[in-house]
Amino acid sequence: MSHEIIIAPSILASDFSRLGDEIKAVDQAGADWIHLDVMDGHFVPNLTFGPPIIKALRNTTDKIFDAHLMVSNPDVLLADYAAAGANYVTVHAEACDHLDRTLSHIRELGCKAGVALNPHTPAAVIQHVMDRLDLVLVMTVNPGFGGQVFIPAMVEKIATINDMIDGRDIIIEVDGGITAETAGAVVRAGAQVLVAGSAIFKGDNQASYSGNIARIRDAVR
Ligand SMILES: O=C(CO)[C@@H](O)[C@H](O)COP(=O)(O)O
Repeated sequence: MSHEIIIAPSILASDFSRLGDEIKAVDQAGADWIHLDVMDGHFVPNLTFGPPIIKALRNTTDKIFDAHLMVSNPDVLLADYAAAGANYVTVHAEACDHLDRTLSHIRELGCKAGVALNPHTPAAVIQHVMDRLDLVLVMTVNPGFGGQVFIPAMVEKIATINDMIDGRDIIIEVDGGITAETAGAVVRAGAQVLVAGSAIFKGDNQASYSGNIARIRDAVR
């Protein structure tokens, strides 16, 4: 647990009728990054938002915008995510025919490049792109919906990826079912960025986003 832990609330669990206010609220409550779940209704069976809404939200906070593209064929809109103000752009390995090219393109656009792995996708698929990666997102649920139950078998996968990183400047992010109860195991395995939707926006203490963020942070201190 030597790295500084980054808490990234997923606005998928927020009140979509007040997105800007929700981002400001978690910003003031101690969020480090804002996690943006982009879903296309094809790669995952759900639909959310894309570059125009991200652009509209960009002026609500100075925090890092962490865009997780759960989309087929992400290459077509990469420039739009960069222009909208995404700092990290993460694509799914399962959605890319030429993963190395896509990651290089993200960096050329001035963003940090991330790759996400569905629970069934082995860590080995990123071995050949370790030199062009800034972030690995280990999905700890099957993507598409908030409020799912954490898959414990992903802890070993996080540890495997942590070994593969072998001192490189790459951070591990986890997403899905992250709570004060599950955070310790993923951080011990090597995760540094904790995405949490339900635990922050719909947690035990809905009135206090700061309390919900603090619970997760305290659990991994
Ligand atoms: O990417 C996704 C879902 O596909 C996540 O970001 C979820 O939004 C996390 O939600 P919780 O499991 O924390 O409720």
